Parts: sequence; structure tokens; C-alpha cells
Amino acid sequence: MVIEVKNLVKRYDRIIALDYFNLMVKEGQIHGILGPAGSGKTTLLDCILGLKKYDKGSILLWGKKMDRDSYELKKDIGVVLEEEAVFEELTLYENISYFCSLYVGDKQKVKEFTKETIEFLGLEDFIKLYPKKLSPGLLRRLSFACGIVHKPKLLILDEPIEGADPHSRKKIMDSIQELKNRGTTILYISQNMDEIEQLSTEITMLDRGRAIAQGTKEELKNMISLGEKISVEVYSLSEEQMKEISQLPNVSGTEYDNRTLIMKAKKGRNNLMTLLDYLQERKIPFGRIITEMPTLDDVYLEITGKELG
Ligand SMILES: Nc1ncnc2c1ncn2[C@@H]1O[C@H](COP(=O)(O)OP(=O)(O)OP(=O)(O)O)[C@@H](O)[C@H]1O
Repeated sequence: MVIEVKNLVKRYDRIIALDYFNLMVKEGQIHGILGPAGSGKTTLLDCILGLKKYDKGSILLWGKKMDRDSYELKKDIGVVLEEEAVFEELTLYENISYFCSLYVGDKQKVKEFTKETIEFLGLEDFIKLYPKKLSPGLLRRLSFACGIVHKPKLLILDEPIEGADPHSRKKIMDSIQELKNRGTTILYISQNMDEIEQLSTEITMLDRGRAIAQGTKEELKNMISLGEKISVEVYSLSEEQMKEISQLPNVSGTEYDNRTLIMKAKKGRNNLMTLLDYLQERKIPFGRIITEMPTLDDVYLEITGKELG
């Protein structure tokens, strides 16, 4: 196990930021931590990195306890935070090289790793620029480069693509996937369900410091009763017809807005057929049909009663 967090409790006076929180991250996984603002993500990160003391529980990295001065452990970890932590007085090249030299002693290796990382993130054309001259997307790529240049075995990412343009987002997301393919273990902390869904092999959902659900995205989606969301373009529907639709078998919710009927159905076969049969029998004209499987937001909503935000 790469990360093992057991019954972690962290309080700030009366606020319980982590409430008997458990997490297991296996080697080679991308483990996503998904939770809204204030759910305890940053606190968890600080505790794992040994930057904050906690009240109860234990945290082990590769079976060892991490402290502020656990240098041997820290050199195997790369961290990329939401806020850029680069030096304004160093160029892009110098920043990446500096972060590498913190963990890699051999000067030739530092050069080699720096060059490799610059190519990996497509930063060749910007090596002489100072951070102030970089676009937000390039700055994100620079931060990411500084976090991975020493080839850590564990990469901890906190909202790593927040504020980046689509091109830089894709570049970073592809790099994360590639690092995983090369065997890096990744903890991906975010409020964004799409990023988590796209990358994670395993997901932990966090609500008020508690791990409310853990598993693969398929397992999480199977935990809830919602099976699918069917949207049908319908030009008009009476209240009576809406009521009848809401009483069809398996239907758990209906909405009609902007000429679109949305029917939420529990897991089961033929939900779409049942609805279309109803519309046809009543000779109600309809247009485009879209069926969607539950999203991680639906899972979060059903378990906590709140949206991810
Ligand atoms: N230094 C602090 N003193 C008091 N309360 C704090 C402190 N840091 C965090 N908290 C509280 O602890 C809880 C968890 O906060 P935390 O920042 O870990 O959540 P988060 O999920 O990272 O949120 P965000 O995405 O907004 O950063 C929140 O209720 C927050 O207000």
C-alpha cells in the first residue's frame, strides 16, 4: 500500500475537518478524492504531507510514518498545488531545474531530467521566460513540471488544472495518464467531477470530513438507485400527462422545462421503451431523445442530499 490513512481525526477548535477518515491508495492507482469546498481536502493533503498535526488516527506512506523532516520519504513524493509555488526571479528552465536539484544530487541527471520534463509538457518554446510572462495555462504546466521533474513514485495533485486553458488542461491530463502508465501512483484531489471521473481508477467521496463512498466509478454509480436520466424533446405536456409519466414503473422523478421532459428512472430494463410507448399511445409528438447514465454528481446528491457545487 502506498498511502494508508486510518481513522484520521483533525479538529480546528470546534470544527471537525476530518472525521475518522480512512483511505487506502494502492501502487499504480490514480485515486481521486472528490468533495465540495470545505469538505476537508486541503486538510487531508496537509496531514498526509506531514505539514499538519492531527488529533487521532494514523498515516503511513509505504508503511512508514511521515514527519516534517522525513527527507527520504519526501524525495519519492511530488506535489502540485492549486496555487503556483514557483520563483518569480527564475526562468521557466531555472525553476524546473531548481526543483529537480532539491532531490537529485547528480548535476548531469538534473540537466537530463529537466530537459525530459520540458519536452514531456511541451514547454520547449518558453524556457527563457519568467513566470510573470507566462499565461495561466503555461504557469500550470510549469507548476506541474516542478512537481514531477525528480520522478517521484507518488504524485499528489490538488486541483492541478484549475484555471488552465483547454490546451494546457489536456496536456496536463494526458501527462497524468502517461505517468500512471509508467507506474506512478497518483492522488488526485479535486472538486471537479469530470476530471476525477476521467482519470481515477478508484474514487473517495468526501463530505464534512467523512469518506461517504469509495470504489471505482462503476461501483459508486451502482450504489445509488438512479439508473438513467432520459431527456425527450416534447412540444407540450399537460399536468395530467406529467402525473401519469411520474407514475410509470421505475420512474423516480420528472421535470418539464423548455420543451424538454426529463425522466429519472431507477435501474431496470426498458425504461426508455415504457416512456416512448406512453407518448405514442397518447399520440404526443416528440423529438430528440438523450439518455444519460448517472454522473458522480448524481451519486453525491443521492448519498448526501447536496450537489458537488
Ligand atoms: N486553519 C483553520 N482554522 C479553522 N478552520 C479551518 C482551518 N482550515 C480549514 N478549516 C475548516 O475545516 C474544514 C475543512 O477545510 P478544508 O480547507 O480542508 O476543505 P477543502 O475541501 O480543502 O475546501 P476548499 O476546496 O475550499 O479548499 C472547513 O470547515 C474549514 O472551514
